Amino acid sequence: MAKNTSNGEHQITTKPPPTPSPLRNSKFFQSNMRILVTGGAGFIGSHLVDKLMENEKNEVIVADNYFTGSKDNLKKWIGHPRFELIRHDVTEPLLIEVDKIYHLACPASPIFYKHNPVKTIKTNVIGTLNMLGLAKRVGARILLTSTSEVYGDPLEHPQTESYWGNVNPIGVRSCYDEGKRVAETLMFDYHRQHGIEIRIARIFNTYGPRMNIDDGRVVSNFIAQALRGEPLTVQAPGTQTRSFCYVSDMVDGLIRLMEGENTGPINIGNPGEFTMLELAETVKELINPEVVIKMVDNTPDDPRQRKPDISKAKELLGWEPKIKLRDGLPLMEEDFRLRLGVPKKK
Ligand SMILES: NC(=O)c1ccc[n+]([C@@H]2O[C@H](COP(=O)([O-])OP(=O)(O)OC[C@H]3O[C@@H](n4cnc5c(N)ncnc54)[C@H](O)[C@@H]3O)[C@@H](O)[C@H]2O)c1
Ligand SMILES: O=C(O)[C@H]1O[C@H](OP(=O)(O)OP(=O)(O)OC[C@H]2O[C@@H](n3ccc(=O)[nH]c3=O)[C@H](O)[C@@H]2O)[C@H](O)[C@@H](O)[C@@H]1O
Repeated sequence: MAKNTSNGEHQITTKPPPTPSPLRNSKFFQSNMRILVTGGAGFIGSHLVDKLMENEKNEVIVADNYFTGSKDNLKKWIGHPRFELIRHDVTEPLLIEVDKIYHLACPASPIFYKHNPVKTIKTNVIGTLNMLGLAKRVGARILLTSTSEVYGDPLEHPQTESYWGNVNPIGVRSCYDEGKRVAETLMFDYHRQHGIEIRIARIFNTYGPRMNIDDGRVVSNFIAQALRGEPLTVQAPGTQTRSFCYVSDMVDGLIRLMEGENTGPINIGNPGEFTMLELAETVKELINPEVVIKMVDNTPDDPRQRKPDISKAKELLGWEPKIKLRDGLPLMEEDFRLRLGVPKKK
């Protein structure tokens, strides 16, 4: 809502949030918290569902089109009375009644988001519009999983939330980077214009069990390659850096953000920074010292460095990651061994 103040300045104020169903205000109406997780059949989404389901007061509804996710990730919840799974594409409207929305639906690995870039940008833009429309109708709080890719190839290091980024608007990664930037814009416009309660997490590279084995992201690639005895493919020059967060830390950060009072955007990631060569050396040492490291071509617009400044998450959410890369990699190795059928040598 725009207002003119007495000194003539144009001031933006935020509308109060819309009210949910009148029934929910009745003292005779008791019900669980109904939580929608879009993209809940994917890697982070399914771990988030596990955590939310631990609370007996939560009912969890997953909406997923299974593009990169799978029912397998949720098999322990299928049939549970507090759980519901809907095959749904977020580019179509979804008419349900919920109290909170974790909006994760979007392919995250570069090989998948570049596979059908038009669909990726539709998912980010139309999908987020649809979920905001749902939030507006039912008065739900909505959390968007944005990304460190909104900083593009960052010229500021480490990245703070106030940095506006260095993003190529017409490159092969733009469907994802710019898509998420528009999604963040939509979130704030719905917040200011319609009073929707929003939360934005800027997630930095997250890894852990249940990542697709042929996901294409670097940690899953190196672990699968090490277990198959194949060369670890470091994309040139290998000096580019990333900061890797274990999935249970990520889920904890997302829930704290949803439950707290801050809209964000807030960086959620592990500030431990590694070059891709260092990551390959670590995987080799921990999992298979016999494999070789092979330099291969890189893809366009690969960010050269990335490390979150997490001061805001520490201060506003009381959150910081607990699991170091060296402790998280063996947990992921265990899961990949099971799925690939490669037992550990005695
Ligand atoms: N894992 C990371 O390192 C990372 C980093 C930054 C941001 N994120 C964000 O976190 C979210 C989850 O990432 P992830 O790593 O679990 O990826 P993922 O690919 O495992 O999960 C994404 C899920 O969304 C579903 N999906 C995709 N398009 C959809 C659509 N149009 N309608 C409904 N469902 C759809 C997929 O089937 C999948 O289950 C994504 O929004 C991603 O952008 C992840
Ligand atoms: O954290 C984020 O915000 C984003 O990170 C990822 O992007 P990216 O960091 O490029 O992810 P990877 O594909 O895992 O690549 C990381 C680095 O490893 C390198 N790499 C990748 C794969 C490989 O086999 N070898 C290799 O050296 C890439 O060149 C890149 O420099 C994905 O885009 C999203 O999951 C997420 O939104």
